[in-house]
Amino acid sequence: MDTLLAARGLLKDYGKVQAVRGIDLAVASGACLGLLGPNGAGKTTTLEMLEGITLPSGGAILYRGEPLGAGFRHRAGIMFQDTALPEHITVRETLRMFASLYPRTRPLDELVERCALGEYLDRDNRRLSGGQRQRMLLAIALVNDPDILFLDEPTTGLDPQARHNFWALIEDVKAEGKTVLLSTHYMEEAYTLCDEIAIMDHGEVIARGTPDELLARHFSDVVLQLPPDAVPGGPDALPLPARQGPEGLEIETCDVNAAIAALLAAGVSLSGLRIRSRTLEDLFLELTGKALRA
Ligand SMILES: Nc1ncnc2c1ncn2[C@@H]1O[C@H](COP(=O)(O)OP(=O)(O)OP(=O)(O)O)[C@@H](O)[C@H]1O
Repeated sequence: MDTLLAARGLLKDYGKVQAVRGIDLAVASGACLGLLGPNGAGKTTTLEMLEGITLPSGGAILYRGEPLGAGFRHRAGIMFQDTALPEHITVRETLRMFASLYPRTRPLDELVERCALGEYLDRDNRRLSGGQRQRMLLAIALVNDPDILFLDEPTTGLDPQARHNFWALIEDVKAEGKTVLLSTHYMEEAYTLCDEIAIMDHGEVIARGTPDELLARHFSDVVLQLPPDAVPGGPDALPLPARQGPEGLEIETCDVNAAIAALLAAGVSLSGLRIRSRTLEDLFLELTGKALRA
């Protein structure tokens, strides 16, 4: 597939802070690329350079093989991390206002339906819930019918249901063939939406690939989980190396039969035992020694 947007050796320094330290990225037309990483990894700075709103300290960005030009803003839709919506005006008035900024726009009725805003058109922006607000910001980002959509942590702060609803909207946007760049620190979000993931830490891309490729490349084992209170003595009382995970005692093993036999032989109760596959969260922990979410 054609590369729509590419970055080579992208750098950004803020004084002594090296926010982005020379990253290469290529986003295929129609694909969704996720930048996954903890707070301060450099995701927003990278997105802002790719959006053309922050000047890189070094490196190059090409859109359809050409440097970003003045016309790029008409081809891009941006949902910033913290956008203040204008107050004392309604959803309808806000959408009309943003539409007036572009020569080519998407029909507003269709946008309203797409982003499930029909019930709120006459509501003041101040009265929108978190999920409604994010849908409104998505509608604004889509108002110019962009080819490429940038979403900077679009579901941070939403409850799980609102987050899942938002993901469904992004799936629809992807189904239209639009290219999406997304930053997130939710590994489930990246796993659900992204065709390819770049894991960032300290301004660098430390791993890149499809979610399944990344997991297959780094792990051949599974994790046995025992409830937190299954073993009174904690991980040290088990016959196998184990650690205290967020949801209980965790044992990593490539041989489930042998691990279970060893636990039974040691008299460990297996009630409540679960077996889970490795996740991007595990991968991040493995690569950096720290959890993705602080
Ligand atoms: N305008 C700025 N001036 C100085 N330092 C900045 C500026 N913007 C970002 N930084 C620093 O650059 C680094 C990367 O920040 P950035 O916001 O890109 O990370 P992030 O991965 O998007 O984090 P978050 O998940 O919290 O949004 C951080 O150390 C941050 O403090």
